[in-house]
Amino acid sequence: MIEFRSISKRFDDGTLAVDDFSLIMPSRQTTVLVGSSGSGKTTLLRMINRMVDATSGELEIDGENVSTIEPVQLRRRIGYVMQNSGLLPHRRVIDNIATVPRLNGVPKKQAHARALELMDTVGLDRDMAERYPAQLSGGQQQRVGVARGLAVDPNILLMDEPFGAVDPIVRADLQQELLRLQRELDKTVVFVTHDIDEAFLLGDQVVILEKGGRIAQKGTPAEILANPASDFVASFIGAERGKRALSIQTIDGAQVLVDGDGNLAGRLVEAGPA
Ligand SMILES: Nc1ncnc2c1ncn2[C@@H]1O[C@H](COP(=O)(O)OP(=O)(O)OP(=O)(O)O)[C@@H](O)[C@H]1O
Repeated sequence: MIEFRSISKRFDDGTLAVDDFSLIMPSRQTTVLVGSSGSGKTTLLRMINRMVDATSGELEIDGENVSTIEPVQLRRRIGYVMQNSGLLPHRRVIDNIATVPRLNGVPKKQAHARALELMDTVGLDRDMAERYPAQLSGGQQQRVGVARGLAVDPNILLMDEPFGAVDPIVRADLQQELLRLQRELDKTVVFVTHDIDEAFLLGDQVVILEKGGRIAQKGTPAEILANPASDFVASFIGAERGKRALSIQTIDGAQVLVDGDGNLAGRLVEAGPA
């Protein structure tokens, strides 16, 4: 479990990026932080692995205050996947995936064997192991990025707009792949996106943010859709609804998200109290 308690972050230039943020991110669930540009999503995500340090407040992972953990150690046990994959251009795919295990002292042969397994896990053909990132498509590069994030077998996987730069069809594919992975791997995933549809599709817990990391609403997709907490939330989800017209329907006793064409838009969400 990741717990933020009254966390604030003021950058050196005086910008208050996060103002008194408190939230629990339960273990083995996907928490999605969604909000417009500048709402503090990336800053919040980066505080978990101490790429950014909070100015005040406490952040704990399974009861351990992250400020007491050495940042490099912390980063070697938390997976991090970013937009544009962040791959090292002059290293082959297999070496990119094996980077952090190698830094952790895993022998090369073992790290490479594991990297090949991870290529299977994320749906990449092993033939691509010897290629360089520029020789892959955007979607394939993102898969390598996910494999690299998983390489240390972290309990926590941080994903910062990982599918933001690929076309909508590839994006839909990667989203489905992540849902499958999450069922298989059971990680605590923290996912940042601008896209409310993506948030509702992937999130067990969705947190809608306003400027300064202020929580406009948090809950399951079904809770938020059924009961937007404010005009801000209503318009935030409404802007996307024009495109998708998401709604909740009950099919065979389970609540599901359905788009305007009647297709399943989201995974099954647990039926809550009526
Ligand atoms: N290193 C920094 N120095 C000063 N201000 C910063 C720094 N990093 C971020 N900020 C500011 O903090 C606020 C929150 O930024 P952050 O990147 O967390 O937002 P975001 O919601 O992730 O935005 P986006 O969706 O555009 O990535 C913004 O006003 C941003 O300009």
